[in-house]
Amino acid sequence: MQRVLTANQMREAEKAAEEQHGMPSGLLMENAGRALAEAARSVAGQGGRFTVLCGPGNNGGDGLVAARFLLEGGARVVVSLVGDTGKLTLEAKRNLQALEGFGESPRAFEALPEAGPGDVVVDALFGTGLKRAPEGLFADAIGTVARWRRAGAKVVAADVPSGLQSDTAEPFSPCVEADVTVAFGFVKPAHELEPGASLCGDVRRVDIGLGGESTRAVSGAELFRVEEKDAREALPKRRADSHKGTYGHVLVVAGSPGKTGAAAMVALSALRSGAGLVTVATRPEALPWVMAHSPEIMGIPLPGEGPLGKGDLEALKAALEGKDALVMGPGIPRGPETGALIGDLLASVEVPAVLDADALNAVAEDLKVLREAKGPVVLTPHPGEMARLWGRTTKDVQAHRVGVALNLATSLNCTVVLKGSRTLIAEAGGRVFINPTGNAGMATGGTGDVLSGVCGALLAQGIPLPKAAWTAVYAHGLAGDLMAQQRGLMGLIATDLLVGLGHVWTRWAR
Ligand SMILES: NC(=O)C1=CN([C@@H]2O[C@H](COP(=O)(O)OP(=O)(O)OC[C@H]3O[C@@H](n4cnc5c(N)ncnc54)[C@H](O)[C@@H]3O)[C@@H](O)[C@H]2O)[C@H](O)CC1
Ligand SMILES: [K+]
Repeated sequence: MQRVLTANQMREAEKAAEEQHGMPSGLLMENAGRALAEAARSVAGQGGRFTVLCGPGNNGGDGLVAARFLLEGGARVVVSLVGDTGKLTLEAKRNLQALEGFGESPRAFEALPEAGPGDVVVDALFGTGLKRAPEGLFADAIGTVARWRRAGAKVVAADVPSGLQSDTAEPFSPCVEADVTVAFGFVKPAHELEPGASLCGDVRRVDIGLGGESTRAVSGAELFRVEEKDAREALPKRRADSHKGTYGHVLVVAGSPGKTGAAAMVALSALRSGAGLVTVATRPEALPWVMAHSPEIMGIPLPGEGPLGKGDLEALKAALEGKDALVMGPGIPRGPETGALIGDLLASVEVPAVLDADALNAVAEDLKVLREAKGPVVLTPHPGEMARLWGRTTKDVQAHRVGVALNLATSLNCTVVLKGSRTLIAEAGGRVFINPTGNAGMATGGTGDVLSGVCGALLAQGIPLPKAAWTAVYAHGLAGDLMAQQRGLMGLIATDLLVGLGHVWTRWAR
Protein backbone atom coordinates (compact mmCIF):
# COMPACT_ATOMS: atom_id res chain seq x y z
CA MET A 1 0.00 0.00 0.00
CA GLN A 2 1.28 3.45 -0.77
CA ARG A 3 0.26 6.22 1.64
CA VAL A 4 -1.49 9.22 0.05
CA LEU A 5 -1.20 12.43 2.10
CA THR A 6 -3.32 15.58 2.02
CA ALA A 7 -1.65 19.00 2.10
CA ASN A 8 -2.25 19.33 5.84
CA GLN A 9 -0.93 15.85 6.48
CA MET A 10 2.17 16.70 4.43
CA ARG A 11 2.74 19.80 6.52
CA GLU A 12 2.27 17.77 9.72
CA ALA A 13 4.68 15.12 8.47
CA GLU A 14 7.27 17.74 7.45
CA LYS A 15 6.89 19.40 10.86
CA ALA A 16 7.28 16.09 12.67
CA ALA A 17 10.38 15.29 10.63
CA GLU A 18 11.94 18.64 11.49
CA GLU A 19 10.86 19.01 15.10
CA GLN A 20 10.84 15.42 16.35
CA HIS A 21 13.30 13.65 14.13
CA GLY A 22 15.90 16.38 13.77
CA MET A 23 15.56 16.73 10.01
CA PRO A 24 17.00 20.15 9.05
CA SER A 25 14.19 21.94 7.18
CA GLY A 26 16.45 23.03 4.35
CA LEU A 27 17.36 19.40 3.69
CA LEU A 28 13.82 18.45 2.66
CA MET A 29 13.85 21.21 0.07
CA GLU A 30 17.40 20.33 -1.01
CA ASN A 31 16.36 16.73 -1.60
CA ALA A 32 13.20 17.82 -3.40
CA GLY A 33 15.08 20.20 -5.67
CA ARG A 34 17.73 17.63 -6.51
CA ALA A 35 15.08 15.08 -7.50
CA LEU A 36 13.28 17.74 -9.52
CA ALA A 37 16.52 18.50 -11.42
CA GLU A 38 17.06 14.80 -12.15
CA ALA A 39 13.53 14.44 -13.51
CA ALA A 40 13.98 17.55 -15.68
CA ARG A 41 17.26 16.21 -17.05
CA SER A 42 15.58 12.87 -17.87
CA VAL A 43 13.17 14.49 -20.34
CA ALA A 44 15.52 17.11 -21.85
CA GLY A 45 16.71 16.93 -25.43
CA GLN A 46 20.43 17.22 -26.28
CA GLY A 47 21.57 20.72 -25.31
CA GLY A 48 18.04 21.70 -24.35
CA ARG A 49 17.50 24.76 -22.16
CA PHE A 50 15.78 24.58 -18.75
CA THR A 51 13.32 27.34 -17.91
CA VAL A 52 12.50 27.26 -14.18
CA LEU A 53 9.41 29.20 -13.06
CA CYS A 54 9.36 29.79 -9.30
CA GLY A 55 6.38 30.91 -7.23
CA PRO A 56 6.41 32.74 -3.90
CA GLY A 57 6.41 29.71 -1.57
CA ASN A 58 8.35 26.55 -0.83
CA ASN A 59 7.33 25.09 -4.17
CA GLY A 60 9.26 27.99 -5.67
CA GLY A 61 12.10 27.14 -3.32
CA ASP A 62 12.21 23.64 -4.77
CA GLY A 63 12.53 25.23 -8.20
CA LEU A 64 15.46 27.41 -7.10
CA VAL A 65 17.26 24.34 -5.74
CA ALA A 66 16.58 22.44 -8.96
CA ALA A 67 17.94 25.37 -11.00
CA ARG A 68 21.13 25.33 -8.95
CA PHE A 69 21.64 21.59 -9.49
CA LEU A 70 21.00 21.97 -13.22
CA LEU A 71 23.55 24.83 -13.42
CA GLU A 72 26.04 22.76 -11.43
CA GLY A 73 25.62 20.04 -14.04
CA GLY A 74 26.58 22.52 -16.76
CA ALA A 75 23.09 22.94 -18.23
CA ARG A 76 21.69 26.11 -19.81
CA VAL A 77 19.24 27.45 -17.22
CA VAL A 78 17.02 30.51 -17.03
CA VAL A 79 15.00 31.24 -13.89
CA SER A 80 12.09 33.56 -13.23
CA LEU A 81 10.52 34.44 -9.90
CA VAL A 82 6.83 35.02 -10.55
CA GLY A 83 4.86 37.16 -8.11
CA ASP A 84 5.88 39.07 -5.06
CA THR A 85 9.45 38.01 -4.20
CA GLY A 86 9.06 39.81 -0.90
CA LYS A 87 6.88 36.93 0.25
CA LEU A 88 9.54 34.27 -0.42
CA THR A 89 9.84 31.85 2.50
CA LEU A 90 13.11 31.82 4.41
CA GLU A 91 14.22 28.60 2.75
CA ALA A 92 13.38 29.93 -0.68
CA LYS A 93 15.27 33.18 0.02
CA ARG A 94 18.33 31.20 1.08
CA ASN A 95 18.19 29.24 -2.15
CA LEU A 96 17.81 32.41 -4.17
CA GLN A 97 21.12 33.61 -2.74
CA ALA A 98 22.73 30.24 -3.40
CA LEU A 99 21.54 30.41 -7.00
CA GLU A 100 23.19 33.79 -7.49
CA GLY A 101 26.40 32.13 -6.35
CA PHE A 102 26.14 30.10 -9.58
CA GLY A 103 25.97 33.23 -11.68
CA GLU A 104 22.29 33.03 -12.51
CA SER A 105 19.92 35.75 -11.41
CA PRO A 106 16.17 35.46 -11.84
CA ARG A 107 14.84 37.31 -14.88
CA ALA A 108 11.61 39.11 -15.44
CA PHE A 109 9.06 36.69 -16.84
CA GLU A 110 8.61 38.77 -19.97
CA ALA A 111 12.36 38.59 -20.64
CA LEU A 112 12.43 34.80 -20.78
CA PRO A 113 13.38 33.24 -24.14
CA GLU A 114 10.80 31.06 -25.89
CA ALA A 115 10.93 27.34 -25.11
CA GLY A 116 10.43 24.61 -27.70
CA PRO A 117 11.44 21.06 -28.71
CA GLY A 118 14.23 19.66 -26.51
CA ASP A 119 13.70 22.34 -23.88
CA VAL A 120 12.24 21.67 -20.42
CA VAL A 121 9.97 23.96 -18.41
CA VAL A 122 10.07 23.35 -14.65
CA ASP A 123 6.77 24.37 -13.05
CA ALA A 124 7.56 25.42 -9.48
CA LEU A 125 4.86 28.08 -9.15
CA PHE A 126 2.50 26.39 -6.69
CA GLY A 127 2.39 23.05 -4.93
CA THR A 128 0.27 21.97 -1.96
CA GLY A 129 -0.06 25.57 -0.84
CA LEU A 130 -2.35 26.61 -3.70
CA LYS A 131 -5.37 28.30 -2.19
CA ARG A 132 -7.33 29.84 -5.06
CA ALA A 133 -7.38 30.13 -8.83
CA PRO A 134 -4.11 31.53 -10.17
CA GLU A 135 -4.62 35.07 -11.42
CA GLY A 136 -2.66 37.89 -13.05
CA LEU A 137 1.00 37.11 -13.63
CA PHE A 138 0.53 33.54 -12.34
CA ALA A 139 -2.27 32.90 -14.80
CA ASP A 140 -0.17 34.42 -17.62
CA ALA A 141 2.75 32.20 -16.67
CA ILE A 142 0.57 29.08 -16.74
CA GLY A 143 -0.78 30.12 -20.13
CA THR A 144 2.77 30.55 -21.42
CA VAL A 145 3.74 27.13 -20.09
CA ALA A 146 0.85 25.65 -22.09
CA ARG A 147 2.02 27.51 -25.23
CA TRP A 148 5.59 26.29 -24.76
CA ARG A 149 4.32 22.75 -24.28
CA ARG A 150 2.30 22.99 -27.47
CA ALA A 151 5.52 24.20 -29.15
CA GLY A 152 7.25 20.97 -28.10
CA ALA A 153 8.84 21.73 -24.72
CA LYS A 154 8.44 19.14 -21.94
CA VAL A 155 6.83 20.29 -18.68
CA VAL A 156 8.01 18.91 -15.33
CA ALA A 157 5.85 19.91 -12.35
CA ALA A 158 7.26 20.29 -8.85
CA ASP A 159 5.05 18.25 -6.49
CA VAL A 160 1.72 19.22 -8.11
CA PRO A 161 0.98 20.89 -11.47
CA SER A 162 0.31 24.54 -10.63
CA GLY A 163 -3.39 25.29 -10.57
CA LEU A 164 -4.33 21.76 -9.49
CA GLN A 165 -5.80 21.45 -6.00
CA SER A 166 -3.77 18.86 -4.15
CA ASP A 167 -6.53 17.48 -1.91
CA THR A 168 -9.52 17.43 -4.23
CA ALA A 169 -7.69 16.69 -7.51
CA GLU A 170 -9.84 19.43 -9.05
CA PRO A 171 -8.03 21.92 -11.30
CA PHE A 172 -8.58 25.64 -11.15
CA SER A 173 -8.52 27.45 -14.47
CA PRO A 174 -5.83 27.88 -15.70
CA CYS A 175 -3.92 24.81 -14.66
CA VAL A 176 -0.59 23.40 -15.83
CA GLU A 177 -0.68 20.13 -17.73
CA ALA A 178 2.59 18.26 -17.09
CA ASP A 179 4.51 15.49 -18.84
CA VAL A 180 6.11 14.50 -15.53
CA THR A 181 5.12 15.36 -11.94
CA VAL A 182 7.68 14.80 -9.18
CA ALA A 183 5.73 13.96 -6.01
CA PHE A 184 7.82 14.92 -3.00
CA GLY A 185 7.77 12.40 -0.15
CA PHE A 186 4.28 11.03 -0.68
CA VAL A 187 1.71 10.99 -3.45
CA LYS A 188 -1.24 13.31 -2.89
CA PRO A 189 -4.91 12.82 -3.89
CA ALA A 190 -4.20 15.06 -6.93
CA HIS A 191 -1.84 12.39 -8.27
CA GLU A 192 -4.29 9.54 -7.72
CA LEU A 193 -7.79 10.85 -8.35
CA GLU A 194 -9.31 12.22 -11.54
CA PRO A 195 -9.31 14.70 -13.12
CA GLY A 196 -6.04 15.61 -11.39
CA ALA A 197 -4.26 12.37 -12.21
CA SER A 198 -4.59 12.98 -15.95
CA LEU A 199 -3.02 16.45 -15.64
CA CYS A 200 0.08 15.10 -13.84
CA GLY A 201 1.44 12.94 -16.65
CA ASP A 202 3.98 10.41 -15.36
CA VAL A 203 3.92 10.70 -11.54
CA ARG A 204 7.33 9.98 -10.01
CA ARG A 205 7.24 9.77 -6.22
CA VAL A 206 10.63 10.57 -4.63
CA ASP A 207 11.89 10.31 -1.06
CA ILE A 208 13.01 13.60 0.42
CA GLY A 209 13.70 12.45 3.99
CA LEU A 210 10.24 12.00 5.48
CA GLY A 211 10.49 8.64 7.24
CA GLY A 212 7.48 6.46 8.03
CA GLU A 213 7.59 7.73 11.61
CA SER A 214 6.71 11.24 10.48
CA THR A 215 3.44 10.02 8.95
CA ARG A 216 2.37 8.23 12.12
CA ALA A 217 1.55 11.59 13.67
CA VAL A 218 -0.68 12.93 10.92
CA SER A 219 -4.35 13.49 11.63
CA GLY A 220 -7.41 12.86 9.50
CA ALA A 221 -8.48 10.03 7.19
CA GLU A 222 -5.75 7.61 6.21
CA LEU A 223 -5.62 7.36 2.42
CA PHE A 224 -3.78 4.56 0.61
CA ARG A 225 -3.15 3.61 -3.01
CA VAL A 226 -3.67 -0.11 -3.61
CA GLU A 227 -0.69 -1.76 -5.30
CA GLU A 228 -0.65 -5.02 -7.24
CA LYS A 229 1.29 -6.89 -4.58
CA ASP A 230 -1.37 -6.02 -1.97
CA ALA A 231 -4.11 -7.62 -4.06
CA ARG A 232 -2.03 -10.58 -5.13
CA GLU A 233 -1.01 -11.38 -1.53
CA ALA A 234 -4.65 -11.36 -0.43
CA LEU A 235 -5.49 -14.47 -2.45
CA PRO A 236 -5.62 -17.79 -0.62
CA LYS A 237 -3.14 -20.45 -1.65
CA ARG A 238 -4.84 -23.42 -3.36
CA ARG A 239 -3.74 -26.49 -1.40
CA ALA A 240 -3.62 -29.82 -3.25
CA ASP A 241 -5.86 -31.51 -0.69
CA SER A 242 -8.60 -28.88 -0.97
CA HIS A 243 -12.10 -29.48 -2.33
CA LYS A 244 -14.91 -27.26 -3.65
CA GLY A 245 -16.24 -26.79 -0.13
CA THR A 246 -12.93 -25.18 0.78
CA TYR A 247 -13.66 -22.27 -1.49
CA GLY A 248 -17.10 -21.43 -0.30
CA HIS A 249 -20.61 -21.30 -1.65
CA VAL A 250 -21.99 -17.98 -2.90
CA LEU A 251 -25.73 -17.25 -2.97
CA VAL A 252 -26.64 -14.77 -5.69
CA VAL A 253 -30.02 -13.06 -5.27
CA ALA A 254 -30.37 -11.32 -8.60
CA GLY A 255 -32.22 -11.26 -11.87
CA SER A 256 -35.79 -10.84 -13.03
CA PRO A 257 -37.57 -11.30 -16.36
CA GLY A 258 -35.63 -9.23 -18.89
CA LYS A 259 -32.66 -8.91 -16.53
CA THR A 260 -31.55 -12.53 -16.25
CA GLY A 261 -28.17 -11.68 -17.76
CA ALA A 262 -27.26 -9.64 -14.68
CA ALA A 263 -27.74 -12.67 -12.43
CA ALA A 264 -25.77 -14.86 -14.83
CA MET A 265 -22.87 -12.39 -14.91
CA VAL A 266 -22.71 -12.27 -11.12
CA ALA A 267 -22.78 -16.07 -10.94
CA LEU A 268 -20.23 -16.60 -13.70
CA SER A 269 -17.95 -13.96 -12.23
CA ALA A 270 -18.08 -15.62 -8.82
CA LEU A 271 -17.27 -19.00 -10.40
CA ARG A 272 -14.43 -17.46 -12.41
CA SER A 273 -13.10 -15.89 -9.19
CA GLY A 274 -12.63 -19.11 -7.30
CA ALA A 275 -15.91 -19.74 -5.50
CA GLY A 276 -16.41 -23.47 -4.96
CA LEU A 277 -20.16 -23.37 -5.66
CA VAL A 278 -22.61 -20.71 -6.82
CA THR A 279 -26.39 -20.77 -6.48
CA VAL A 280 -28.76 -18.18 -7.92
CA ALA A 281 -32.06 -17.48 -6.17
CA THR A 282 -34.60 -15.68 -8.34
CA ARG A 283 -38.23 -15.79 -9.45
CA PRO A 284 -39.26 -19.12 -11.10
CA GLU A 285 -39.93 -17.54 -14.51
CA ALA A 286 -36.40 -16.06 -14.59
CA LEU A 287 -34.45 -18.98 -13.13
CA PRO A 288 -34.19 -21.27 -16.21
CA TRP A 289 -32.86 -18.39 -18.28
CA VAL A 290 -30.15 -17.68 -15.72
CA MET A 291 -29.10 -21.28 -15.33
CA ALA A 292 -29.02 -21.79 -19.09
CA HIS A 293 -25.92 -19.61 -19.23
CA SER A 294 -23.74 -22.27 -17.68
CA PRO A 295 -24.12 -25.81 -16.29
CA GLU A 296 -22.05 -24.78 -13.24
CA ILE A 297 -24.79 -22.40 -12.03
CA MET A 298 -27.22 -23.96 -9.52
CA GLY A 299 -30.63 -22.43 -8.86
CA ILE A 300 -33.30 -21.96 -6.17
CA PRO A 301 -36.70 -20.61 -7.27
CA LEU A 302 -38.10 -17.82 -5.08
CA PRO A 303 -41.83 -18.71 -5.08
CA GLY A 304 -44.14 -15.78 -5.65
CA GLU A 305 -44.12 -13.09 -8.22
CA GLY A 306 -43.31 -9.43 -8.65
CA PRO A 307 -41.01 -7.34 -6.45
CA LEU A 308 -39.03 -8.94 -3.63
CA GLY A 309 -40.68 -8.26 -0.32
CA LYS A 310 -41.22 -9.54 3.21
CA GLY A 311 -42.96 -12.64 1.85
CA ASP A 312 -39.61 -13.77 0.48
CA LEU A 313 -37.76 -13.61 3.79
CA GLU A 314 -38.20 -17.24 4.86
CA ALA A 315 -37.29 -18.60 1.41
CA LEU A 316 -34.14 -16.44 1.35
CA LYS A 317 -33.13 -17.44 4.87
CA ALA A 318 -33.51 -21.08 3.83
CA ALA A 319 -31.54 -20.43 0.65
CA LEU A 320 -28.72 -18.93 2.75
CA GLU A 321 -28.35 -22.10 4.79
CA GLY A 322 -24.81 -23.43 4.29
CA LYS A 323 -23.74 -20.47 2.20
CA ASP A 324 -20.56 -18.47 2.79
CA ALA A 325 -21.40 -15.19 1.09
CA LEU A 326 -24.40 -13.33 -0.33
CA VAL A 327 -24.46 -11.09 -3.39
CA MET A 328 -27.78 -9.28 -3.78
CA GLY A 329 -29.15 -6.68 -6.14
CA PRO A 330 -28.30 -6.85 -9.83
CA GLY A 331 -31.54 -6.98 -11.79
CA ILE A 332 -33.75 -7.85 -8.79
CA PRO A 333 -37.45 -6.98 -8.98
CA ARG A 334 -37.51 -4.02 -6.57
CA GLY A 335 -40.63 -2.82 -4.75
CA PRO A 336 -41.61 -0.81 -1.68
CA GLU A 337 -40.84 -3.70 0.72
CA THR A 338 -37.48 -4.72 -0.77
CA GLY A 339 -35.43 -2.46 1.54
CA ALA A 340 -37.10 -3.83 4.66
CA LEU A 341 -36.64 -7.38 3.37
CA ILE A 342 -32.90 -6.79 2.93
CA GLY A 343 -32.67 -5.33 6.43
CA ASP A 344 -34.51 -8.29 7.95
CA LEU A 345 -32.43 -10.79 5.99
CA LEU A 346 -29.08 -9.23 6.99
CA ALA A 347 -30.27 -9.01 10.61
CA SER A 348 -30.90 -12.75 10.66
CA VAL A 349 -27.79 -14.19 8.97
CA GLU A 350 -24.08 -13.71 9.58
CA VAL A 351 -22.66 -14.34 6.12
CA PRO A 352 -20.79 -11.44 4.54
CA ALA A 353 -23.04 -9.64 2.07
CA VAL A 354 -22.44 -7.59 -1.07
CA LEU A 355 -25.27 -5.16 -1.90
CA ASP A 356 -25.23 -3.77 -5.42
CA ALA A 357 -27.49 -2.06 -7.94
CA ASP A 358 -31.18 -2.30 -7.02
CA ALA A 359 -30.43 -3.60 -3.54
CA LEU A 360 -28.71 -0.25 -2.96
CA ASN A 361 -31.62 1.68 -4.40
CA ALA A 362 -33.93 -0.34 -2.14
CA VAL A 363 -32.05 0.44 1.09
CA ALA A 364 -31.50 4.07 0.01
CA GLU A 365 -35.08 4.70 1.05
CA ASP A 366 -34.21 3.94 4.65
CA LEU A 367 -30.55 3.29 5.45
CA LYS A 368 -31.41 2.38 9.03
CA VAL A 369 -32.43 -1.10 7.83
CA LEU A 370 -28.69 -1.89 7.54
CA ARG A 371 -27.85 -1.04 11.13
CA GLU A 372 -29.00 -4.45 12.39
CA ALA A 373 -26.86 -6.41 9.92
CA LYS A 374 -25.18 -9.29 11.76
CA GLY A 375 -22.44 -9.98 9.26
CA PRO A 376 -20.01 -7.72 7.38
CA VAL A 377 -21.63 -5.72 4.56
CA VAL A 378 -20.08 -4.12 1.49
CA LEU A 379 -22.00 -1.64 -0.67
CA THR A 380 -20.81 -1.19 -4.25
CA PRO A 381 -22.51 1.97 -5.58
CA HIS A 382 -21.63 3.81 -8.74
CA PRO A 383 -21.80 7.62 -8.31
CA GLY A 384 -25.52 7.75 -9.23
CA GLU A 385 -26.43 5.08 -6.69
CA MET A 386 -24.19 6.84 -4.16
CA ALA A 387 -26.11 10.05 -4.79
CA ARG A 388 -29.35 8.27 -3.91
CA LEU A 389 -27.80 6.65 -0.83
CA TRP A 390 -26.40 9.96 0.31
CA GLY A 391 -29.26 12.22 -0.71
CA ARG A 392 -27.07 14.50 -2.80
CA THR A 393 -26.56 15.04 -6.53
CA THR A 394 -24.12 12.88 -8.47
CA LYS A 395 -22.07 16.05 -9.10
CA ASP A 396 -21.80 16.56 -5.32
CA VAL A 397 -20.69 12.97 -4.85
CA GLN A 398 -18.01 13.26 -7.53
CA ALA A 399 -16.71 16.50 -6.00
CA HIS A 400 -16.28 14.89 -2.57
CA ARG A 401 -15.70 11.23 -3.34
CA VAL A 402 -13.39 10.44 -0.42
CA GLY A 403 -15.51 12.23 2.17
CA VAL A 404 -18.83 10.83 0.96
CA ALA A 405 -17.58 7.24 0.79
CA LEU A 406 -15.93 7.49 4.20
CA ASN A 407 -18.93 9.10 5.85
CA LEU A 408 -21.33 6.45 4.56
CA ALA A 409 -19.00 3.61 5.57
CA THR A 410 -18.58 5.04 9.04
CA SER A 411 -22.26 5.84 9.57
CA LEU A 412 -23.34 2.33 8.53
CA ASN A 413 -20.29 0.52 9.92
CA CYS A 414 -19.77 -1.19 6.59
CA THR A 415 -17.38 -1.10 3.64
CA VAL A 416 -18.26 1.23 0.76
CA VAL A 417 -16.89 0.71 -2.76
CA LEU A 418 -17.53 3.98 -4.62
CA LYS A 419 -17.02 3.02 -8.24
CA GLY A 420 -15.82 5.27 -11.04
CA SER A 421 -12.43 6.26 -12.36
CA ARG A 422 -10.10 5.46 -9.43
CA THR A 423 -12.66 3.49 -7.41
CA LEU A 424 -12.51 4.16 -3.68
CA ILE A 425 -12.83 1.49 -0.98
CA ALA A 426 -13.77 3.10 2.35
CA GLU A 427 -13.88 1.17 5.59
CA ALA A 428 -15.77 2.23 8.70
CA GLY A 429 -13.45 4.18 10.93
CA GLY A 430 -11.08 5.88 8.66
CA ARG A 431 -8.99 4.12 6.04
CA VAL A 432 -9.76 4.81 2.38
CA PHE A 433 -8.10 2.81 -0.41
CA ILE A 434 -7.71 4.22 -3.93
CA ASN A 435 -7.75 1.72 -6.77
CA PRO A 436 -5.48 2.57 -9.73
CA THR A 437 -6.65 -0.07 -12.23
CA GLY A 438 -9.51 0.04 -14.75
CA ASN A 439 -10.34 2.15 -17.78
CA ALA A 440 -13.14 3.94 -19.63
CA GLY A 441 -13.82 0.84 -21.70
CA MET A 442 -15.45 -0.63 -18.62
CA ALA A 443 -18.25 1.93 -18.80
CA THR A 444 -20.55 -0.70 -20.30
CA GLY A 445 -23.55 -2.62 -18.95
CA GLY A 446 -22.82 -5.49 -16.60
CA THR A 447 -19.31 -4.62 -15.43
CA GLY A 448 -20.74 -3.77 -12.01
CA ASP A 449 -22.46 -7.17 -11.89
CA VAL A 450 -19.12 -8.82 -12.60
CA LEU A 451 -17.44 -6.83 -9.80
CA SER A 452 -20.08 -7.86 -7.26
CA GLY A 453 -19.49 -11.51 -8.24
CA VAL A 454 -15.73 -11.21 -7.74
CA CYS A 455 -16.28 -9.59 -4.35
CA GLY A 456 -18.73 -12.31 -3.28
CA ALA A 457 -16.33 -15.05 -4.36
CA LEU A 458 -13.40 -13.61 -2.40
CA LEU A 459 -15.59 -13.19 0.69
CA ALA A 460 -16.78 -16.81 0.31
CA GLN A 461 -13.12 -17.88 0.28
CA GLY A 462 -12.66 -16.31 3.67
CA ILE A 463 -10.89 -13.10 2.73
CA PRO A 464 -12.10 -10.46 5.20
CA LEU A 465 -13.27 -6.92 4.44
CA PRO A 466 -11.93 -4.43 3.44
CA LYS A 467 -9.18 -6.64 1.90
CA ALA A 468 -11.70 -8.68 -0.12
CA ALA A 469 -13.16 -5.45 -1.52
CA TRP A 470 -9.94 -3.76 -2.62
CA THR A 471 -8.61 -7.02 -3.98
CA ALA A 472 -11.80 -7.58 -6.01
CA VAL A 473 -11.73 -3.99 -7.29
CA TYR A 474 -8.04 -4.19 -8.22
CA ALA A 475 -8.45 -7.55 -10.00
CA HIS A 476 -11.62 -6.41 -11.79
CA GLY A 477 -9.90 -3.25 -13.06
CA LEU A 478 -6.78 -5.13 -14.08
CA ALA A 479 -8.94 -7.63 -15.96
CA GLY A 480 -10.47 -4.67 -17.77
CA ASP A 481 -7.04 -3.22 -18.57
CA LEU A 482 -5.79 -6.52 -19.96
CA MET A 483 -8.92 -7.08 -22.06
CA ALA A 484 -9.07 -3.49 -23.35
CA GLN A 485 -5.75 -4.21 -25.07
CA GLN A 486 -7.43 -7.00 -27.03
CA ARG A 487 -10.94 -5.60 -27.53
CA GLY A 488 -10.29 -1.86 -27.56
CA LEU A 489 -11.91 0.62 -25.17
CA MET A 490 -14.97 0.75 -27.43
CA GLY A 491 -15.27 -2.98 -27.97
CA LEU A 492 -14.88 -4.13 -24.35
CA ILE A 493 -18.03 -5.71 -22.85
CA ALA A 494 -18.71 -7.05 -19.37
CA THR A 495 -18.34 -10.75 -20.19
CA ASP A 496 -14.84 -10.03 -21.57
CA LEU A 497 -13.91 -9.39 -17.94
CA LEU A 498 -14.63 -13.07 -17.17
CA VAL A 499 -11.79 -13.91 -19.57
CA GLY A 500 -9.66 -11.10 -18.19
CA LEU A 501 -10.04 -12.40 -14.65
CA GLY A 502 -8.46 -15.66 -15.79
CA HIS A 503 -5.42 -13.71 -16.99
CA VAL A 504 -5.25 -11.94 -13.62
CA TRP A 505 -5.40 -15.08 -11.49
CA THR A 506 -2.79 -16.71 -13.77
CA ARG A 507 -0.54 -13.65 -13.41
CA TRP A 508 -0.95 -13.77 -9.63
CA ALA A 509 -0.58 -17.51 -9.24
CA ARG A 510 1.90 -18.25 -6.43
N1 LIG B 1 7.24 22.48 3.96
C1 LIG B 1 8.39 21.85 3.67
O1 LIG B 1 9.22 21.58 4.48
C2 LIG B 1 8.61 21.42 2.29
C3 LIG B 1 7.73 21.81 1.26
N2 LIG B 1 7.98 21.47 -0.02
C4 LIG B 1 7.37 22.17 -1.13
O2 LIG B 1 6.57 23.21 -0.64
C5 LIG B 1 5.29 23.17 -1.27
C6 LIG B 1 4.29 23.80 -0.36
O3 LIG B 1 4.81 25.08 -0.15
P1 LIG B 1 3.95 26.29 0.42
O4 LIG B 1 4.90 27.34 0.73
O5 LIG B 1 3.05 25.75 1.48
O6 LIG B 1 2.99 26.74 -0.76
P2 LIG B 1 3.20 26.75 -2.30
O7 LIG B 1 4.65 26.98 -2.62
O8 LIG B 1 2.58 25.56 -2.87
O9 LIG B 1 2.32 28.05 -2.72
C7 LIG B 1 2.95 29.26 -2.73
C8 LIG B 1 2.29 30.28 -1.84
O10 LIG B 1 1.49 31.05 -2.70
C9 LIG B 1 0.34 31.54 -2.04
N3 LIG B 1 -0.74 31.23 -2.95
C10 LIG B 1 -1.55 30.15 -2.94
N4 LIG B 1 -2.42 30.19 -3.96
C11 LIG B 1 -2.15 31.33 -4.63
C12 LIG B 1 -2.69 31.95 -5.77
N5 LIG B 1 -3.70 31.38 -6.47
N6 LIG B 1 -2.19 33.12 -6.19
C13 LIG B 1 -1.18 33.70 -5.51
N7 LIG B 1 -0.57 33.17 -4.41
C14 LIG B 1 -1.08 32.01 -3.99
C15 LIG B 1 0.25 30.84 -0.73
O11 LIG B 1 0.47 31.78 0.28
C16 LIG B 1 1.38 29.81 -0.76
O12 LIG B 1 2.07 29.81 0.44
C17 LIG B 1 5.09 21.74 -1.57
O13 LIG B 1 4.18 21.52 -2.62
C18 LIG B 1 6.48 21.29 -1.96
O14 LIG B 1 6.71 21.60 -3.31
C19 LIG B 1 9.21 20.72 -0.29
O15 LIG B 1 9.06 19.90 -1.36
C20 LIG B 1 9.59 19.80 0.86
C21 LIG B 1 9.77 20.58 2.06
K1 LIG C 1 4.17 23.06 -9.17
